[in-house]
Amino acid sequence: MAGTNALMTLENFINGKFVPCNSYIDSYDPSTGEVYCRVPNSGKEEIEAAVEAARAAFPGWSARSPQERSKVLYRLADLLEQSLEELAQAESRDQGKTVALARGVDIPRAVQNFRFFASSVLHHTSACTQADPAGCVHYTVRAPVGIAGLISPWNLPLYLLTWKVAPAIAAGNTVIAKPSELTSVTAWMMCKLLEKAGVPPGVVNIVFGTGPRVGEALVAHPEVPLISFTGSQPTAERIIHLSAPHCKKLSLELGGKNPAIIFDDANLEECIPTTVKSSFANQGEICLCTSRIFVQRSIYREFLEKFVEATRRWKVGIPSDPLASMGALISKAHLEKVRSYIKKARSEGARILCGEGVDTLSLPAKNQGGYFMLPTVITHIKDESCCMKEEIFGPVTCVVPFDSEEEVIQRANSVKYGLAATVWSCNVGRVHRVAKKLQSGLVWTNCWLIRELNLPFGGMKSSGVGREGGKDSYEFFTEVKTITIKH
Ligand SMILES: NC(=O)C1=CN([C@@H]2O[C@H](COP(=O)(O)OP(=O)(O)OC[C@H]3O[C@@H](n4cnc5c(N)ncnc54)[C@H](O)[C@@H]3O)[C@@H](O)[C@H]2O)C=CC1
Ligand SMILES: N/C(=C\C=C\C(=O)O)C(=O)O
Repeated sequence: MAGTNALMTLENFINGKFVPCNSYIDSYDPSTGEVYCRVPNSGKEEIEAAVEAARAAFPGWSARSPQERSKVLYRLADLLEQSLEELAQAESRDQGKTVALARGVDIPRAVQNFRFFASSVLHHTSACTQADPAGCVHYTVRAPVGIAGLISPWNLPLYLLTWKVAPAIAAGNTVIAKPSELTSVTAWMMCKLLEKAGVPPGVVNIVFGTGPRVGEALVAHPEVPLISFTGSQPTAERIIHLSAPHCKKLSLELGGKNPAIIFDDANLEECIPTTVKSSFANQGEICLCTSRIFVQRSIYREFLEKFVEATRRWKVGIPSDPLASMGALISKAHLEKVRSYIKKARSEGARILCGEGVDTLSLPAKNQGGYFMLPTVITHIKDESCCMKEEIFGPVTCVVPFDSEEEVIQRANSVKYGLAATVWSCNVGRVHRVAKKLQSGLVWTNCWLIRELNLPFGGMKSSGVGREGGKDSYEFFTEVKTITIKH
């Protein structure tokens, strides 16, 4: 880091060294709206340097045994854990989320990502078939793909970056990662730990900058055969287009318009606080957040009353406030976009029961320019409204009634996305039936966001291509070869 006008200035990390850049982008503290950091505005030149480093490091790293690589990942996890508080403070400042969330979820999960893949890489087996009449044995071997291009978003910065870096390097690839230009700080902090963890130069390269400039240079590079991306659907389309001439391997984890389906036998004591959390956690900026709540008509009024009451208790505050459940949204542009959906709903005749435009938010003077808004509940809205169809990615949720099981399944499935759903009912048969019929890569019943890293994670329809998780990540980050031996 070079000190300039008291602004923190990040540098790219290429071939084991911090490297300054010719130009920089301002990065804002979402809780004040002030510039506090400068992020390299990298481009093709930096990608070329990173590719050269990753190419040179690949033979040595890929030749190591999974056991040797695993030890390095465990060491990195320990080092991240030792820096937990510092990383949590930094993540909160950079992203706007509460320190409590970063401390309790984001950073521990980044640590867990390295530990999980350090362990799981030791336990993969390959297939073998004996073909007696042909006098053959067939078996498969897997090898790392090469240089992995990893592009991550701003909502869960270190959590989602490490969800890609850990399995990629565990499998023997070298990587070039590009975090979001809006939230680059914790990735840069992690770079400082790599050497001590024993990650050889060139195995992990992190290049900062914008999507159209450095992101596209990475995606289009012919020597990067694989791209793992988490972010928006329009960006995914661009990535598919740019990688098509090279037939790259793609893993695309995209957005959602996630339904919660609440039947009249649901345990509301558990359902209401969990659905408030699933709607508004991390300011509603998680692809898994609930944004369409379907409630069976007989309990609709009771649910709504209790849900609005619980939403009003979901405190918005400055990120360091230990009592705050929600901090600031990521950017001014994003705040305006989220607000525009509420305005649209209002113009369509929908009712805003609490939050934006209804309740008052009080903030300290120094945070008046921050990107805060109250969690907002919308009702009397049609399924065809853009608020019920498009990903808002903010603290806004719509609540509507339904009558029958068949009807709600059809309505829940009526959007282009298919990422995560929740189903609330005490009827075991119904829970299984509904879960099976939902077009959704993940279905949580009577809970939300309980993660099992070993199992497939990802969405259907416009929510993505491919799955990540223990075996799925291993298969994505390796190429399989079938070998036949005639004996
Ligand atoms: N996980 C998710 O589902 C996420 C969804 N979103 C959705 O996307 C909307 C827009 O947010 P953005 O930050 O603009 O998301 P985005 O999809 O543009 O950004 C995600 C990452 O992709 C990079 N990127 C952008 N354009 C690129 C390009 N042409 N080539 C290569 N990389 C590129 C960005 O720099 C960032 O690192 C949000 O309002 C939200 O609805 C955003 C972030 C995460
Ligand atoms: N991919 C996202 C969230 C993942 C959460 C998890 O793996 O537990 C996202 O919000 O983009």
